[in-house]
Amino acid sequence: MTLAIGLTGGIASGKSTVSNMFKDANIPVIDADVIAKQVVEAGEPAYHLVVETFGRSILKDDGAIDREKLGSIVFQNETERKKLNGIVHPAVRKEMLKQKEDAERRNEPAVVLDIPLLFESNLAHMADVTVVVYVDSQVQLERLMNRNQLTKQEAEWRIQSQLPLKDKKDKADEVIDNNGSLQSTKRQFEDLMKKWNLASK
Ligand SMILES: CC(C)(COP(=O)(O)OP(=O)(O)OC[C@H]1O[C@@H](n2cnc3c(N)ncnc32)[C@H](O)[C@@H]1O)[C@@H](O)C(=O)NCCC(=O)NCCS
Ligand SMILES: Nc1ncnc2c1ncn2[C@@H]1O[C@H](COP(=O)(O)OP(=O)(O)OP(=O)(O)O)[C@@H](O)[C@H]1O
Repeated sequence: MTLAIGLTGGIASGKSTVSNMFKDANIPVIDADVIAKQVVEAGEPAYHLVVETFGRSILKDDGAIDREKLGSIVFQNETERKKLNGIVHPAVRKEMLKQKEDAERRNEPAVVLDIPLLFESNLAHMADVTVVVYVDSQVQLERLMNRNQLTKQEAEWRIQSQLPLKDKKDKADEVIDNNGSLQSTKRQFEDLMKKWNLASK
């Protein structure tokens, strides 16, 4: 049986940092952010719907979607965000399910479903166990502003577009606290791998 591990967190809480630990341990990772980028590449069905909905002003000169521009529209406006989610999420869900089934067919011991909106989009049923990468709100704000070069207001809009991390912490089966050093996060990851009997695989 393939253990489906639902990995989530808040924006900039350290989800990619932890998903890289799974990859280093040879556990395949299905990344919703990567798939969400692929399904809106020029020529894909969702691309045309995004352009129809948001207009050609969100395109770069080469015709690709300007993600920064689209982000600045949807992260401060719930109505617009819901429109984008309605276009992108069904295509992402379908592809994730396909890749999960591929991993099961290959008899992988485990597969990680890396989904930032795991709880917001009611996708927890896809996973056998859920893990949230948690940080305090001040740490989250600082890391997001630094990583994306955002103002405090822009970073707050992005954080507020998601379920509060402390609510995700209550919903998850397991919590990795990423407030401290990377070594501390790695130790918690290794403890979980032992718990799931995946340590040496
Ligand atoms: C708005 C877009 C164009 C901005 O692109 P950008 O390259 O700047 O960011 P990226 O896609 O890498 O996302 C970064 C993080 O933002 C957060 N985020 C992204 N989309 C959303 C959303 N609709 N609601 C809340 N948080 C979101 C997630 O934590 C994600 O990890 C892009 O995020 C997008 O298309 N979002 C809609 C699809 C979606 O929900 N993706 C998330 C996983 S399915
Ligand atoms: N324990 C840590 N100590 C210091 N910095 C960290 C730690 N963990 C992650 N970071 C940094 O915080 C930022 C966010 O981490 P990461 O990109 O892994 O988050 P994420 O949850 O995947 O974000 P998103 O969902 O927005 O893509 C990065 O710049 C990363 O280098």
